[in-house]
Amino acid sequence: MPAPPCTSCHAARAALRRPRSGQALCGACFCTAFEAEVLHTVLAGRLLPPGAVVAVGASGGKDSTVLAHVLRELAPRLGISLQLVAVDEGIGGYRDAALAAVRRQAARWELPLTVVAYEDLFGGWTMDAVARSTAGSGRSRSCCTFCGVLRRRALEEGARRVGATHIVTGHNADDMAETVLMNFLRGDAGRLARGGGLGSPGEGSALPRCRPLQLASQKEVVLYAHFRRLDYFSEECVYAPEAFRGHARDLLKRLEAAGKGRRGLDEEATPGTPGDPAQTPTPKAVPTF
Ligand SMILES: Nc1ncnc2c1ncn2[C@@H]1O[C@H](COP(=O)(O)OP(=O)(O)OP(=O)(O)O)[C@@H](O)[C@H]1O
Repeated sequence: MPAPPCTSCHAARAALRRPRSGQALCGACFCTAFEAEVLHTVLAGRLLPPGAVVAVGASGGKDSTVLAHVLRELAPRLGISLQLVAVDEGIGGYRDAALAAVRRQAARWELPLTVVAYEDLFGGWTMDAVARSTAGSGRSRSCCTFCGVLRRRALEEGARRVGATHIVTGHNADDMAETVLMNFLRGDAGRLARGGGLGSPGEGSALPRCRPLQLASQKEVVLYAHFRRLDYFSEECVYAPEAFRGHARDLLKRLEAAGKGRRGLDEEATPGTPGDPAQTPTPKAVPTF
């Protein structure tokens, strides 16, 4: 059965059905809509004022790649300038390849790139060294917990070095749902109470931070990367399997599948529409008509 016409331009054939709205769009109209939604998030939330020097936390992964690309498209309208800041955590066999992707992006998009390394910032400690020192120690926290704290500080330092006024990261709606669930499961009422906004205004001496993709689903981030033919790094960190976040992600997937089954409204299971909603899309695997 041929794909239906795009419901926006009515000229091209639709290439996807939007997971949330069910709207059938061609790739070009989907990307335009996605960019307009990020613009709306930034403007409505007053996240990045005109004149802002924005440090994009660039990991080489799909989310920060899409974020950098979209903000580069929107920069003239927002009146902002961009700097890519990448943190080298010192994770052998992982970060070097991811940094290579960031370097390619910086060159292709002509954006300045600064790399800051844990080893330089934290007295010679790399994430591999932290992992070795915590292995078998019986500590309940995985090394991802340490890494999260160190990366936050490293990103702040990198942003300051380039004269940034704001920091943005690529967290999407799925990441935020996982964070809420993790805080809930840990009974962390303080974090749950603080975590509702699109970012933090920059308490104390910290720079303001925000997450312009926070309202975009992971599926749509992957679709945007596909239609814009973005080059990104899609392997998981070698330490990710031990992270508590993985449990929250699995639980959310199962809850989502169960919810869709109950409603009997699984629009995405319709033949010829995007893939199984229970699956987090494999990076670069693209559901189309
Ligand atoms: N090494 C890094 N250097 C700079 N920024 C980073 C780095 N790692 C993560 N970030 C920032 O934090 C965000 C969340 O990262 P995290 O690894 O938790 O999630 P992710 O969904 O895998 O993101 P991505 O697809 O962008 O790698 C990223 O989108 C990016 O903006």
